[in-house]
Amino acid sequence: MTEHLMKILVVGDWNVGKSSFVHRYVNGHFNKAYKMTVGVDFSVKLLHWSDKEKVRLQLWDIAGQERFISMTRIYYKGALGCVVMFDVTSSSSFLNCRHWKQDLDHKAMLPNGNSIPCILLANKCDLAQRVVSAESINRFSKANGFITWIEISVKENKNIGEAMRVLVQEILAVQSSLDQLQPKCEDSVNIPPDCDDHNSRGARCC
Ligand SMILES: Nc1nc2c(ncn2[C@@H]2O[C@H](COP(=O)(O)OP(=O)(O)OP(=O)(O)O)[C@@H](O)[C@H]2O)c(=O)[nH]1
Repeated sequence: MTEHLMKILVVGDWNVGKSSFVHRYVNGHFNKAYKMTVGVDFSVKLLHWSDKEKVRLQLWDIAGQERFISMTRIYYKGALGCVVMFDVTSSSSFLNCRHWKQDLDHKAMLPNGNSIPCILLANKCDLAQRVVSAESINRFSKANGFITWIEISVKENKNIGEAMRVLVQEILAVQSSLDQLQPKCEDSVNIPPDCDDHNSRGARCC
Protein backbone atom coordinates (compact mmCIF):
# COMPACT_ATOMS: atom_id res chain seq x y z
CA MET A 1 0.00 0.00 0.00
CA THR A 2 1.45 3.37 -1.00
CA GLU A 3 0.59 6.43 1.09
CA HIS A 4 0.85 9.89 -0.47
CA LEU A 5 1.16 12.89 1.82
CA MET A 6 -0.27 16.11 0.40
CA LYS A 7 -0.22 19.56 1.87
CA ILE A 8 -3.15 21.54 0.51
CA LEU A 9 -3.80 25.23 1.13
CA VAL A 10 -7.28 26.71 1.43
CA VAL A 11 -7.26 30.46 0.72
CA GLY A 12 -9.70 33.25 -0.09
CA ASP A 13 -11.25 36.32 1.52
CA TRP A 14 -12.58 36.29 5.07
CA ASN A 15 -16.10 34.92 5.57
CA VAL A 16 -16.29 33.01 2.25
CA GLY A 17 -16.57 29.67 4.07
CA LYS A 18 -13.03 28.19 4.09
CA SER A 19 -13.13 26.89 7.67
CA SER A 20 -16.68 25.62 7.19
CA PHE A 21 -15.52 23.79 4.04
CA VAL A 22 -12.63 22.06 5.81
CA HIS A 23 -14.84 21.21 8.79
CA ARG A 24 -17.54 19.77 6.52
CA TYR A 25 -15.00 17.77 4.50
CA VAL A 26 -13.13 16.37 7.50
CA ASN A 27 -15.86 16.04 10.13
CA GLY A 28 -19.07 16.03 8.07
CA HIS A 29 -20.75 18.91 9.95
CA PHE A 30 -21.79 22.48 9.17
CA ASN A 31 -21.62 25.34 11.69
CA LYS A 32 -23.78 28.39 11.11
CA ALA A 33 -21.81 30.67 13.41
CA TYR A 34 -18.83 32.60 12.03
CA LYS A 35 -15.57 32.11 13.91
CA MET A 36 -12.67 34.07 12.44
CA THR A 37 -9.50 32.07 11.72
CA VAL A 38 -6.39 33.56 13.33
CA GLY A 39 -3.27 32.77 11.31
CA VAL A 40 -3.79 29.20 10.18
CA ASP A 41 -5.73 26.06 11.20
CA PHE A 42 -4.69 22.51 10.33
CA SER A 43 -6.78 19.42 9.68
CA VAL A 44 -5.95 15.98 8.35
CA LYS A 45 -8.06 13.69 6.21
CA LEU A 46 -7.16 10.19 5.10
CA LEU A 47 -8.54 9.04 1.74
CA HIS A 48 -8.62 5.41 0.63
CA TRP A 49 -7.85 6.34 -2.94
CA SER A 50 -7.59 2.84 -4.48
CA ASP A 51 -6.75 -0.76 -3.52
CA LYS A 52 -3.08 0.21 -3.56
CA GLU A 53 -3.04 3.88 -2.58
CA LYS A 54 -3.96 6.02 0.40
CA VAL A 55 -3.78 9.80 0.39
CA ARG A 56 -3.19 11.71 3.61
CA LEU A 57 -4.33 15.29 3.12
CA GLN A 58 -2.95 18.01 5.33
CA LEU A 59 -5.36 20.92 4.97
CA TRP A 60 -4.02 24.38 5.81
CA ASP A 61 -6.93 26.76 6.32
CA ILE A 62 -5.35 30.22 5.98
CA ALA A 63 -7.03 33.23 7.62
CA GLY A 64 -8.64 35.54 5.05
CA GLN A 65 -8.34 38.73 7.10
CA GLU A 66 -5.84 41.21 5.64
CA ARG A 67 -3.94 41.62 8.90
CA PHE A 68 -2.88 37.94 8.97
CA ILE A 69 -1.69 37.77 5.35
CA SER A 70 1.97 38.74 5.88
CA MET A 71 2.71 35.27 7.33
CA THR A 72 1.49 33.33 4.33
CA ARG A 73 4.89 32.75 2.65
CA ILE A 74 5.87 30.40 5.48
CA TYR A 75 2.52 28.62 5.36
CA TYR A 76 2.78 28.04 1.59
CA LYS A 77 6.09 26.14 1.78
CA GLY A 78 5.85 22.55 0.54
CA ALA A 79 2.23 22.86 -0.61
CA LEU A 80 1.27 20.52 -3.47
CA GLY A 81 -2.16 21.93 -4.18
CA CYS A 82 -4.53 24.77 -3.37
CA VAL A 83 -8.20 25.65 -3.08
CA VAL A 84 -9.08 29.29 -3.81
CA MET A 85 -12.59 30.05 -2.56
CA PHE A 86 -15.06 32.90 -2.94
CA ASP A 87 -18.67 33.55 -2.01
CA VAL A 88 -21.08 33.84 -4.96
CA THR A 89 -23.00 36.58 -3.10
CA SER A 90 -19.89 38.78 -2.76
CA SER A 91 -18.37 40.28 -5.92
CA SER A 92 -15.35 41.61 -3.99
CA SER A 93 -14.50 38.09 -2.76
CA PHE A 94 -14.63 36.95 -6.41
CA LEU A 95 -12.47 39.84 -7.67
CA ASN A 96 -9.91 39.17 -4.92
CA CYS A 97 -9.38 35.61 -6.19
CA ARG A 98 -6.99 37.11 -8.75
CA HIS A 99 -4.89 38.45 -5.90
CA TRP A 100 -5.02 35.10 -4.03
CA LYS A 101 -3.96 33.15 -7.14
CA GLN A 102 -1.12 35.56 -7.99
CA ASP A 103 0.06 35.49 -4.40
CA LEU A 104 0.02 31.69 -4.47
CA ASP A 105 2.00 31.55 -7.73
CA HIS A 106 4.66 33.86 -6.23
CA LYS A 107 4.98 31.95 -2.97
CA ALA A 108 4.57 28.29 -3.95
CA MET A 109 5.77 26.44 -7.02
CA LEU A 110 6.61 22.96 -8.24
CA PRO A 111 10.26 21.86 -8.51
CA ASN A 112 10.07 22.49 -12.29
CA GLY A 113 8.93 26.09 -11.70
CA ASN A 114 5.30 25.52 -12.72
CA SER A 115 2.34 26.62 -10.61
CA ILE A 116 0.92 24.12 -8.14
CA PRO A 117 -2.51 22.69 -9.07
CA CYS A 118 -5.24 25.02 -7.89
CA ILE A 119 -9.04 24.72 -8.00
CA LEU A 120 -11.50 27.62 -7.81
CA LEU A 121 -14.54 27.00 -5.59
CA ALA A 122 -17.68 29.15 -5.79
CA ASN A 123 -19.29 28.70 -2.37
CA LYS A 124 -22.76 29.50 -0.93
CA CYS A 125 -24.63 28.52 -4.10
CA ASP A 126 -27.59 27.72 -1.81
CA LEU A 127 -28.21 31.46 -1.40
CA ALA A 128 -30.62 33.22 -3.78
CA GLN A 129 -28.83 36.59 -3.83
CA ARG A 130 -25.89 35.51 -6.00
CA VAL A 131 -24.09 38.28 -7.85
CA VAL A 132 -21.36 36.39 -9.75
CA SER A 133 -22.41 34.70 -13.00
CA ALA A 134 -21.25 31.26 -14.12
CA GLU A 135 -20.00 32.83 -17.36
CA SER A 136 -17.64 35.27 -15.61
CA ILE A 137 -16.34 32.53 -13.28
CA ASN A 138 -15.65 30.33 -16.28
CA ARG A 139 -13.74 33.08 -18.09
CA PHE A 140 -11.81 34.01 -14.97
CA SER A 141 -10.90 30.39 -14.17
CA LYS A 142 -9.48 29.81 -17.67
CA ALA A 143 -7.60 33.12 -17.79
CA ASN A 144 -5.93 32.58 -14.41
CA GLY A 145 -4.66 29.03 -14.72
CA PHE A 146 -7.06 27.14 -12.45
CA ILE A 147 -7.50 23.39 -13.12
CA THR A 148 -11.24 24.09 -13.20
CA TRP A 149 -13.98 25.72 -11.08
CA ILE A 150 -16.83 24.08 -9.20
CA GLU A 151 -19.93 25.50 -7.58
CA ILE A 152 -20.34 24.25 -4.01
CA SER A 153 -22.51 24.71 -0.94
CA VAL A 154 -20.84 23.79 2.31
CA LYS A 155 -24.19 24.31 4.03
CA GLU A 156 -26.01 21.82 1.80
CA ASN A 157 -22.99 19.52 1.38
CA LYS A 158 -22.99 20.04 -2.39
CA ASN A 159 -19.89 19.04 -4.43
CA ILE A 160 -17.49 19.07 -1.45
CA GLY A 161 -15.97 15.59 -1.84
CA GLU A 162 -16.22 15.85 -5.64
CA ALA A 163 -14.19 19.08 -5.72
CA MET A 164 -11.46 17.61 -3.54
CA ARG A 165 -11.31 14.47 -5.68
CA VAL A 166 -10.69 16.60 -8.79
CA LEU A 167 -7.86 18.43 -7.02
CA VAL A 168 -6.23 15.26 -5.58
CA GLN A 169 -6.45 13.55 -8.99
CA GLU A 170 -4.63 16.47 -10.61
CA ILE A 171 -1.96 16.57 -7.88
CA LEU A 172 -1.30 12.83 -8.32
CA ALA A 173 -1.01 13.27 -12.10
CA VAL A 174 1.40 16.21 -11.71
CA GLN A 175 3.50 14.39 -9.10
CA SER A 176 3.73 11.32 -11.30
CA SER A 177 4.89 13.37 -14.30
CA LEU A 178 7.49 15.08 -12.09
CA ASP A 179 8.73 11.67 -10.85
CA GLN A 180 9.24 10.64 -14.46
CA LEU A 181 11.47 13.68 -14.99
CA GLN A 182 13.79 12.65 -12.13
CA PRO A 183 17.02 11.13 -13.53
CA LYS A 184 17.21 7.39 -13.02
CA CYS A 185 20.55 5.58 -12.46
CA GLU A 186 20.89 4.50 -16.08
CA ASP A 187 20.16 8.06 -17.32
CA SER A 188 22.70 9.75 -15.07
CA VAL A 189 26.09 11.12 -16.08
CA ASN A 190 28.88 8.54 -15.82
CA ILE A 191 31.25 9.23 -12.95
CA PRO A 192 34.92 9.01 -14.02
CA PRO A 193 36.70 5.98 -12.52
CA ASP A 194 38.94 8.17 -10.30
CA CYS A 195 35.90 9.68 -8.54
CA ASP A 196 35.30 7.96 -5.22
CA ASP A 197 33.16 8.56 -2.14
CA HIS A 198 35.62 11.11 -0.79
CA ASN A 199 35.17 13.44 -3.75
CA SER A 200 32.50 15.87 -2.56
CA ARG A 201 32.08 17.32 -6.08
CA GLY A 202 31.21 13.97 -7.63
CA ALA A 203 27.46 13.60 -8.18
CA ARG A 204 26.24 10.16 -7.19
CA CYS A 205 22.99 8.62 -8.12
CA CYS A 206 22.30 5.56 -6.03
N1 LIG B 1 -25.47 30.03 3.34
C1 LIG B 1 -24.25 29.53 3.47
N2 LIG B 1 -23.43 29.99 4.44
C2 LIG B 1 -22.19 29.46 4.54
C3 LIG B 1 -21.73 28.45 3.65
N3 LIG B 1 -20.45 28.15 3.99
C4 LIG B 1 -20.14 28.92 5.04
N4 LIG B 1 -21.17 29.71 5.39
C5 LIG B 1 -21.22 30.69 6.49
O1 LIG B 1 -20.32 31.75 6.19
C6 LIG B 1 -19.73 32.27 7.38
C7 LIG B 1 -18.21 32.30 7.27
O2 LIG B 1 -17.71 30.98 7.23
P1 LIG B 1 -16.20 30.61 7.67
O3 LIG B 1 -16.02 29.19 7.27
O4 LIG B 1 -15.96 30.98 9.08
O5 LIG B 1 -15.39 31.62 6.71
P2 LIG B 1 -13.79 31.73 6.48
O6 LIG B 1 -13.60 31.91 5.02
O7 LIG B 1 -13.10 30.58 7.12
O8 LIG B 1 -13.43 33.10 7.24
P3 LIG B 1 -11.97 33.55 7.88
O9 LIG B 1 -11.70 32.58 8.99
O10 LIG B 1 -12.20 34.93 8.40
O11 LIG B 1 -10.96 33.53 6.80
C8 LIG B 1 -20.26 31.40 8.54
O12 LIG B 1 -21.33 32.06 9.15
C9 LIG B 1 -20.75 30.13 7.82
O13 LIG B 1 -21.78 29.51 8.52
C10 LIG B 1 -22.62 27.97 2.62
O14 LIG B 1 -22.34 27.10 1.80
N5 LIG B 1 -23.86 28.57 2.58
